[in-house]
Amino acid sequence: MTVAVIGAGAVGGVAAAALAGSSGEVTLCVRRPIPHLIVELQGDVREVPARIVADPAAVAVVDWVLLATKAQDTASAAPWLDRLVGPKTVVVVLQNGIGHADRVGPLLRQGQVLPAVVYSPGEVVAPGHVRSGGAPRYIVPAGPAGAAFARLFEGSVLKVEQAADFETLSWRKFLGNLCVNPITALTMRRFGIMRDPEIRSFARAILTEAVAVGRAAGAKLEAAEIGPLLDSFAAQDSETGSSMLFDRLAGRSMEHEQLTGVLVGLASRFGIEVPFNRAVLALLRGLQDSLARETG
Ligand SMILES: NC(=O)C1=CN([C@@H]2O[C@H](COP(=O)(O)OP(=O)(O)OC[C@H]3O[C@@H](n4cnc5c(N)ncnc54)[C@H](OP(=O)(O)O)[C@@H]3O)[C@@H](O)[C@H]2O)C=CC1
Ligand SMILES: CC(C)(CO)C(=O)C(=O)O
Repeated sequence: MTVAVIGAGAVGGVAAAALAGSSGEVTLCVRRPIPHLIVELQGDVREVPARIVADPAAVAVVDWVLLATKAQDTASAAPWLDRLVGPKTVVVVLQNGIGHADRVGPLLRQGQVLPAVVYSPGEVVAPGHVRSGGAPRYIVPAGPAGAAFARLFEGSVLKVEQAADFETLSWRKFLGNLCVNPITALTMRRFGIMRDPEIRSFARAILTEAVAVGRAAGAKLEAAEIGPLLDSFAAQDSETGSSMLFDRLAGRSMEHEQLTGVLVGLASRFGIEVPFNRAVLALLRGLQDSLARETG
């Protein structure tokens, strides 16, 4: 099997490391050249045996493409997709948020999209050096493509689950990202802040709105799952961070439009009031403007 991973960051780096140990040939498609990729994963630190390429002209059609850029960078991956995707290629979207197929489908002339829910906390600690913060796991829709994707990682440290109700599970992951990503980015704090009682109330308000929108969209979510979700964040290592926090710290563009922005858009469509999420979105937009001004 031939695999190309677009984006050698926290998620793409771990995927490549897992695959390089278990599967065939892996190509890493990067926009800024790196001499090598080092991944720290479950106590093991190793250089990933992959071909690293920064020019789309240097790649050809593969069996699998793992798209692991931030959602806001999806369109910039088009030149890679043009070269890598043939009629039988499956493009697995390793991104947070919902509506993966709507985001990536229009960029493809052939092949098919397989959306994935990604549980793979990690951080780029230096260019070309990724530190994974836990046992990586993906969820994909049950079906032939999902089953073939799960086989690709068989025997590796990365577990792939197949779900009949992928929609609900992608909303469940979305809930977490709607609260912990903005809260950590806005406060510049890691997960330890999720133990603060005032922050917990704020997160509950964000999630109560989000559950109502998710249910209107067809996800089988319950208000009763908010408490356990907040407990799970509070129980995590205080030093775990979110991908949005890391983008803020690096002065990069953040994923807020594809997370809170999408939720607020859906709420408007369904006529559901989401004042907490609207406020979060306004703050993140303001923050993004400031970051853009600071970095020129
Ligand atoms: N980090 C985490 O803990 C988790 C993240 N996620 C989600 O996974 C997705 C990926 O996140 P994450 O890995 O953290 O992001 P990172 O920012 O760590 O990595 C994304 C990588 O994509 C690269 N990139 C962007 N555009 C292109 C392009 N056109 N061609 C090639 N490379 C490109 C970036 O390059 P450059 O270095 O130049 O910016 C960067 O190296 C996001 O949707 C995120 O929300 C999900 C679960 C956990
Ligand atoms: C917060 C986390 C690690 C999920 O728990 C995540 O998905 C992200 O950092 O974007």
